Amino acid sequence: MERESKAVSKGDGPDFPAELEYESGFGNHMASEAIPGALPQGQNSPLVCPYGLYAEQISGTSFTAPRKLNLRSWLYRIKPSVTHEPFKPRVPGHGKLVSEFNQSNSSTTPTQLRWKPEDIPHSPTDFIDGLYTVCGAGSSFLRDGFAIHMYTANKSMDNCAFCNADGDFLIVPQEGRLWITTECGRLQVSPGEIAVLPQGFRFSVNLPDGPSRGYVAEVFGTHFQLPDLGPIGANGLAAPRDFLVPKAWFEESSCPGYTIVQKFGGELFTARQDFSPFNVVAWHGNYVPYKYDLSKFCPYNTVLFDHSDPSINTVLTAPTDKPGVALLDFVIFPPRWLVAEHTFRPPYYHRNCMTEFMGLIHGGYEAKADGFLPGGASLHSCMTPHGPDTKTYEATISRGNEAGPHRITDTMAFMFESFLMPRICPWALESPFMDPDYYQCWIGLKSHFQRDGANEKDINNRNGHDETKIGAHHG
Ligand SMILES: O=C(O)Cc1cc(O)ccc1O
Ligand SMILES: [Fe+2]
Repeated sequence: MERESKAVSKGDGPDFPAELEYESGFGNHMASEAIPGALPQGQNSPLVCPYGLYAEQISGTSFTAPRKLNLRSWLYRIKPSVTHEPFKPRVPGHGKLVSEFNQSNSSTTPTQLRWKPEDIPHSPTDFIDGLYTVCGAGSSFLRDGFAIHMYTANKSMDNCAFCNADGDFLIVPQEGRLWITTECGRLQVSPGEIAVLPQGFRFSVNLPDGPSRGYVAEVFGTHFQLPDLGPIGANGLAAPRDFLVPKAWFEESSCPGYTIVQKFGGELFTARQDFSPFNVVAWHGNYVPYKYDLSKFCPYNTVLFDHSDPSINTVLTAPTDKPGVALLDFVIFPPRWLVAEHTFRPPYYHRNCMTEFMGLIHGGYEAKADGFLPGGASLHSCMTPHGPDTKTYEATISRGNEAGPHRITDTMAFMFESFLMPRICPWALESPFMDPDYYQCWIGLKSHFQRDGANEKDINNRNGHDETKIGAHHG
């Protein structure tokens, strides 16, 4: 049972305690009771549940999914979710959410794209109204695909909850904390942390700090998993125990005119009920919302030479049926030591058969000296060339041979990487925040080619040889 520390009320929205307690672990079967004895013992559906609660199952996979993939939870609640009036199209409609990408709602381009951070609106805008799709591929109707959204908002959701029937949300706040009430309990999520709200869970987002901005990856037809670690071994990267799951928490109040906003095929529908959906007194299962603090990530990387592929920093992956091919990987570029000899340390120039959407939570990004700002974004689609900007390349080369460790600090960039080719929404392409001059950051890259190899010798000789420097460190 959750012990409440003293309640704090910051900004608008209901009180949350100063600090919440959580269950811990990824993919575990968990059980949580806000009132001792509220969970039925030995069965899921007793004729009468403890305290007269209703039993309700929420499934994240088909009933017959293999056991190791099967996700479901049992919620014991004051009234069941079904107690509501019929769904109606939401008026006013939203219009900027897409869950199947086709020629009528999106277009495609292989050009490198970059956006400056969107302004946070002045008019009252909650998480739902502030959410807009940037790009994606596939279809929630066909249960295969992804969408990338962003949000800017300034006010808490009021007397309403959001429910996404299309897919799972992986939310990356960049500015402003999110206090998220879910049917399993409450999560406090700060920039630098992420939250996953799986398909179907009702949740409500409060903004204790007001102005908020962030990114959302949505996956259709699959769920996020921890990546395999291969030769890294049994430990490293994101540890299962650092994933935090809410403890059961409920409110009993009657809430006249409470609205459930259901995202279904990218469209929003509303239904009225007269009670809070956060009325789950106890739950058990392995289908749950969770959060993760990115500073807990234990990076592995180069210790001798060359630049590792970014997959080494995968936090979570939403797999396809093809081994090693992700519908969507969530990868981070955290503060870390760079240790390498005779190596170009920033990201290499490349063309990738996968598509890379990047965001920046704070600080700078190692491949871009200018123009990629916290809250901004970039999109390098499948086989679109990209890499360090001219300034980064020239600065790296002019530093010469860097041996030994260098710590990258004050940074947290991330990438959503997908094997699907994205289509881009018109409002993203026409946005005043899109940077039409992005390509210029590479136009200045000049030829350093010299047939006699003189410049290579010069660069390698500058600052001495790696071996000498390392030798000096170790006597
Ligand atoms: O394009 C990017 O900046 C992301 C990226 C980083 C890296 O270190 C290697 C490859 C890669 O795509
Ligand atoms: Fe890349």
